[in-house]
Amino acid sequence: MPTFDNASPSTPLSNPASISYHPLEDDDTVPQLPPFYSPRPIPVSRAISELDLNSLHITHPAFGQELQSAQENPQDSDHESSLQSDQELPGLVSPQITPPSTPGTGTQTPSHPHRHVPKSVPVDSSAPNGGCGNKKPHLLPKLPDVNCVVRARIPTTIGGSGTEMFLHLYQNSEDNKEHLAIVFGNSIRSKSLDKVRPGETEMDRLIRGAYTGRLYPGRTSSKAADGKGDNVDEKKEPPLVRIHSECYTGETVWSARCDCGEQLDEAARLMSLPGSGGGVIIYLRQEGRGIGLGEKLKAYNLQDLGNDTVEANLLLRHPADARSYGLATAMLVDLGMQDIRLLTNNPDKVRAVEGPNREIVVKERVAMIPLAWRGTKGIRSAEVGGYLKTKIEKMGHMLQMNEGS
Ligand SMILES: Nc1nc2c(ncn2[C@@H]2O[C@H](COP(=O)(O)OP(=O)(O)OP(=O)(O)O)[C@@H](O)[C@H]2O)c(=O)[nH]1
Repeated sequence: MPTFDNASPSTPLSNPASISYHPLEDDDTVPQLPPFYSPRPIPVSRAISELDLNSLHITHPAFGQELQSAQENPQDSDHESSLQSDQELPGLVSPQITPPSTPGTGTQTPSHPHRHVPKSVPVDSSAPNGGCGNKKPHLLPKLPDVNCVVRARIPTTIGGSGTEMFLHLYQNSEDNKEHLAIVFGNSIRSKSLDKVRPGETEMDRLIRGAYTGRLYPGRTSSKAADGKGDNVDEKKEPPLVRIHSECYTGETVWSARCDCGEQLDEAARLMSLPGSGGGVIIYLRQEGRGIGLGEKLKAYNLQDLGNDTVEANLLLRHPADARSYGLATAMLVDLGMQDIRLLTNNPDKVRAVEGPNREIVVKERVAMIPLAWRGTKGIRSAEVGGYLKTKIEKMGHMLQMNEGS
């Protein structure tokens, strides 16, 4: 068992050498874990239909309240009343830094959160007070090459409304990762996908998704029968864009250490609202702010030892944020974007996505407000509280804290 010389769980670990360990001895006993650490498995012979859902008491902060209250209050899909009765959960960040009015958020308590659309605020990276910080990003002199190799229609569960999106898979000149563009609406087309490839057949084009209209059994031409193509949405305002970095823990295994999964869901929800004009989520494979999953897990352990997310990265000899956004810029250009509305609180993203020659221009920024701050659903845990606090205090994220105090 490790012993600590100077560090307590709440003491930031300024010097990792201050931890000393002794190897596990034969007589060291493994502490008895509380029973909930190893739940009794449900016998495989028991059919799922036999499960009494009402007896389930899911307490995971990301969705537990929702499941339970949905059964208790079937009429109340927002479950605000049941959330209020669940106040023993720790708040996201201490109430003092819960922002009563963060720019770009619109009203704080929406009458119907599912339809809530945060207001965007104008930004101008060319002006010193343009609303996206002054830090100059390190940009490559030229955008990387990107190529959309395949696109497919994905019916989704978003909003329970059968929203469809088109998943675009890209290759690029910088790495071997499969970066993605999640496209809502059918007016947004990839130039590299649509380009005719030497020697390809109509069937090749259908299979790689370079078609207009909709696929159906027996279709043989990549051009829609009415010859109109897909450009049916009228462009009223710059499209919504989210640049999202992969987070296996937050998006797949229900981590309440960060709000990444919630942000991805929220971006998709906004882009699929009727009248939203769609949008694009650029999904970059830069897990753990670019340090990779293995290193992020080490960082989590350092966080449990008392460090914040920035300190943990630095102790592992990584930058606080090791990401870049050149691929996102190149993918947006390939998708025909120019002026955009960017969903983010991160000033570095706003400046970096614009590219070396302002190939993309962020006209407006739409803040990503944690759902729990708006009083609806959302992730509540001490860890996500610390995560957001560090983003605001150390990384300059544009969420307002402490207003009015
Ligand atoms: N190193 C490290 N990475 C983390 C941690 N928690 C989350 N991440 C990663 O942080 C990234 C989240 O980034 P984004 O969702 O793009 O958001 P952001 O840059 O924080 O800013 P917003 O656009 O305002 O959301 C993902 O790659 C996560 O895997 C952590 O504790 N340590």
